[in-house]
Amino acid sequence: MSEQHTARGDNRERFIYKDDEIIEKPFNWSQLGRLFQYMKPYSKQLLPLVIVTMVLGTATRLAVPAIIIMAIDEAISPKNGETSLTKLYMYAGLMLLLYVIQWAANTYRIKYTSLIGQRVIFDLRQDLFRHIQKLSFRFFDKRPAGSVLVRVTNDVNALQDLFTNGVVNLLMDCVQLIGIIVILLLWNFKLGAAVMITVPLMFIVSGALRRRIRFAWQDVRMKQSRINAHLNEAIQGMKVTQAYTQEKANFSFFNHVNNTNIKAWNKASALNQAFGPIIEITSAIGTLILFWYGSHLIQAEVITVGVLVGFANYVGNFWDPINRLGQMYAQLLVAMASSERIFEFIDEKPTVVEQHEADKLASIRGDVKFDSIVFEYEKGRPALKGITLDVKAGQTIALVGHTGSGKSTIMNLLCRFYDPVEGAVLIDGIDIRNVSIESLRSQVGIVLQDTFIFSGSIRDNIRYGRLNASDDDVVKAATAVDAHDFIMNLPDGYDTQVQERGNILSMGQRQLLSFARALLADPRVLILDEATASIDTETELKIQEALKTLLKGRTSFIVAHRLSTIRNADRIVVLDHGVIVEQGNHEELIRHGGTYNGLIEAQYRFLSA
Ligand SMILES: Nc1ncnc2c1ncn2[C@@H]1O[C@H](COP(=O)(O)OP(=O)(O)OP(=O)(O)O)[C@@H](O)[C@H]1O
Repeated sequence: MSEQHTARGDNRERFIYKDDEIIEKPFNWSQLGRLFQYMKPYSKQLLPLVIVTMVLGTATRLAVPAIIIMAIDEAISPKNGETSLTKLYMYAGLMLLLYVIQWAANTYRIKYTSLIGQRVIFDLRQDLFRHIQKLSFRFFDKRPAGSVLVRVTNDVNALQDLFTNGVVNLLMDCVQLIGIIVILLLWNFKLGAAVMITVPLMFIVSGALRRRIRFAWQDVRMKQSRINAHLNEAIQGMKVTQAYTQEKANFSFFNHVNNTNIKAWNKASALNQAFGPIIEITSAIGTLILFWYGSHLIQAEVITVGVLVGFANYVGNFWDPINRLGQMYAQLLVAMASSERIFEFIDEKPTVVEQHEADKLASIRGDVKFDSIVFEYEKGRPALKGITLDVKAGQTIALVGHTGSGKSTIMNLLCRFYDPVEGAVLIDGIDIRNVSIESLRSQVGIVLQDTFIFSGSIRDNIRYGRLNASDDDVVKAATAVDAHDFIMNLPDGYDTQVQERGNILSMGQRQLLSFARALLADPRVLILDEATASIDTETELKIQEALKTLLKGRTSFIVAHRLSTIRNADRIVVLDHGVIVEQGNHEELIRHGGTYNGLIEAQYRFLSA
């Protein structure tokens, strides 16, 4: 189920967030099993150590009350009346020894469980990231980047506690509980049963509460996800926000999502706290029963004082793990909700899939054919309605048309970011669905309008096109597109560090850099989404020259905005609402006097206005 969130009555209405899916499944054991599969690789190495230390720790803890009983019944107040200091020292020494073993076992257990926990989290994060990289554009179309981020960070972190301490503490508490139950029932069945009669009652009373806690923690996760999604968007759009002085409105919305998160957290936490009193009351009733019934049994000489004291000790130890389990229930729920969200991503199948044992696309010549392509992003809203286009190797094709006419969509299909609903894209006569995606994309280069610059040096950014390129090749590529001079003028030349998105570079410089990157990659087919931003004439000329170098000898598709680029193209393809309405070279289309002629006239009118 998904929920549309709109705050009403104020500026918040401008922001509409589509919430992450609420996962309504109840506590899911198969999920837990799947999670534990991640421990498998370490089970041989580390698990035996964890089990040994866990058993030692629990056994020594359970042995202490038994020694107290023996100390009372045999050394302090024995039946024959002869108190024995020697025996008392012996039992005290034994207890000391048990405490030392317990301490050592706990220390090592924590060490080993943290090791396993860290490795499991590492593996899970790797798996998730590897998988996310495989997912198709359709997946990212549906989700705000913030919500993807949350799953790799927060959701994986939420499992960290579970794996480092939670699981072993849970096991230890369960073993301790079972141990105590067995000891009490064996020692004196009637007294043991009387004390524990309150346990099932407690479970019945807390049943409804547990259900509410589960939903409350899911709600917390969703609210956090919303904060992250908003933060991500707000930071990315910061310039626009500041330019339109929308900081107040933006803050007001952040305040709103932040508040709802706190409220959800407080609610979940309060529900969680409600466990405490339930357990305390049950524990008090159990203790009352113990002393009331226990003193009867002492009077009837069925049990000794030592046994009653020992029972009291065990019963004290009995409620501790139950209380902890109650607290852990919340942690477990958070972990379950997170793991469901993580597995939901891991289970997401890429929509663009490689055929089983798909062949590698051999070195291509560069003939490209779009054969009766129909495509829709959303069912029932076709973006391309039957595109047929035959391009010979080495030709330059300019795609023009009004905004939203389908130019970028054609390019997306050629890179196989999406698959067509009908028809096929062929390179050298081979349907691109029949070859491996890597072999296809390594031969089809793409230069996007919004050039992405990664954090790192200028050199690394150019080398992103071909990671094994030598420094010399990088300089050659930069020189060929006339980027060398401006790079040498930067503080550290090719080693100048640029931040994510390349803030220190101008639009034109970023474009030249992306040309150098594409040239280095040297693809046979090149797709270029020309930047629309107006730049000075000198840079424009530089870019045109660089473009000539870049296009030489390759099949090129240019989503063209500049007149000079369009004029030089071998063929111009004019799109309108997902259909090719005209094609030919500049002169032919001008003579034809159709849509293209209209676009050009409009551009001249605009320029001379
Ligand atoms: N990810 C998407 N999800 C849903 N619809 C989309 C998506 N991307 C594009 N569209 C729709 O598909 C149609 C074609 O879009 P496309 O991006 O191909 O146009 P374009 O010609 O490249 O436009 P522009 O010149 O503005 O970049 C448009 O109606 C657009 O709204």
